[in-house]
Amino acid sequence: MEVKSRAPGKIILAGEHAVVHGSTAVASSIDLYTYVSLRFSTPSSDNDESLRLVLKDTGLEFSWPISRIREAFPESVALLSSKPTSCSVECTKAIASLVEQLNIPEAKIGLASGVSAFLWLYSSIQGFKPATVVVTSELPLGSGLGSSAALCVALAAALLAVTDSVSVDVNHKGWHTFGEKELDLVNKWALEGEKIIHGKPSGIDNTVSAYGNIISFKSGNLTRMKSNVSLKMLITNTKVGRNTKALVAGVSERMLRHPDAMAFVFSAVDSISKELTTVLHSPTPDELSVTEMEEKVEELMEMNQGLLQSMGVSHATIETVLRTTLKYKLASKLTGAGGGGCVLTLLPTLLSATVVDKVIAELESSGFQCFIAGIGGNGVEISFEHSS
Ligand SMILES: Nc1ncnc2c1ncn2[C@@H]1O[C@H](COP(=O)(O)OP(=O)(O)OP(=O)(O)O)[C@@H](O)[C@H]1O
Ligand SMILES: C[C@@](O)(CCO)CC(=O)[O-]
Ligand SMILES: [Mg+2]
Repeated sequence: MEVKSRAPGKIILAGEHAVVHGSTAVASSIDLYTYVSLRFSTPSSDNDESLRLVLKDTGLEFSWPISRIREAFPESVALLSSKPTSCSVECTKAIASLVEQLNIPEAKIGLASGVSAFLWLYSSIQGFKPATVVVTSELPLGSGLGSSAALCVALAAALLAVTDSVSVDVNHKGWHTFGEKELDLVNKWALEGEKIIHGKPSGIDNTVSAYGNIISFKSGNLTRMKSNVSLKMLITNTKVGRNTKALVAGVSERMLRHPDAMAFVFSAVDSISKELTTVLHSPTPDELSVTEMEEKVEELMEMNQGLLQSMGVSHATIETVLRTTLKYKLASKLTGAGGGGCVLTLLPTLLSATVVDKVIAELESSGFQCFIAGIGGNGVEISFEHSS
């Protein structure tokens, strides 16, 4: 049997970085997914005594003899599936040595953290069973669209789906969602994976990937929003690579240097996210109020972007996107950790298709990549394939 899972990426409409320091943030899932396939080895298959990880997006494959995994982790690690647990200092060292031996090329060294998260989730949830795990993604990696969280959520879902800790119907055909209790467990394990990749995640990325839709999030508590509005967002990928862990650490250092000023910045972001939550909740019966709502969202996005600049997480390419879209009177803000990565631009309902085409053409002529993703869809899903 093959277990498949898919978990969506996300955009943050307001509140990134400040959410790590306790402010409210608002995020939405997008219809771009990371897929995980899990197949246990059968005694007759070639790799029956190893754990294989195939990362299709980067063209890399890794394999560990199960005996090496057993040596690295205490037996007790394999009994954790129902108890999401943080990787201990000893396990972190053991994982680092397993990953070092892979000799990942320098240009792809960012993958080391994703592989480490995989090793922790796999051994804690499935123990020491030989298997092949294949990962593919429609998301650009390390670009602010939550690729790390989608990876952790999809891994946790596929790994948990075949344990006694969750009850799922393996005979169900096609993609289906988990129950609430199961989703909660998937989300908690995914956060443990994110801790390995991000250092200090707020948990918003894995939560929106697990539950889907639009969520308002503060200090680990989520409010699921039944939004009455459909926002259309242009996503521009500056293609400048960045690393969320380093950017989050940079904001924390700035906070230590200027605690009073940064407290005001975080508090202003909190107010913006709360206001956005209210705006997205209000009923919008006619075209006029849709326009008014969009104008409010635009203004809140602009204010949030200014505060992100003061946190030090903008980038020259992000500023180029802001200047370009402003020429067409469109509001933009970075999304995710910033420092490059992706920028959101609200496309108002009444904006003509000609203007949309023009702004996209101008952004693409600067070397950026533009796309429009559907927002607010389902969270993580699983599917079982039985070989005939
Ligand atoms: N499909 C994938 N294959 C392999 N590794 C992945 C994949 N998706 C994510 N990763 C891991 O996650 C890392 C990127 O995580 P990072 O948090 O820096 O960016 P992001 O999650 O895309 O953006 P943000 O956190 O701002 O939303 C990669 O370097 C890699 O270690
Ligand atoms: C930058 C950050 O706020 C969002 C990354 O998508 C980090 C986090 O919340 O974990
Ligand atoms: Mg991330």
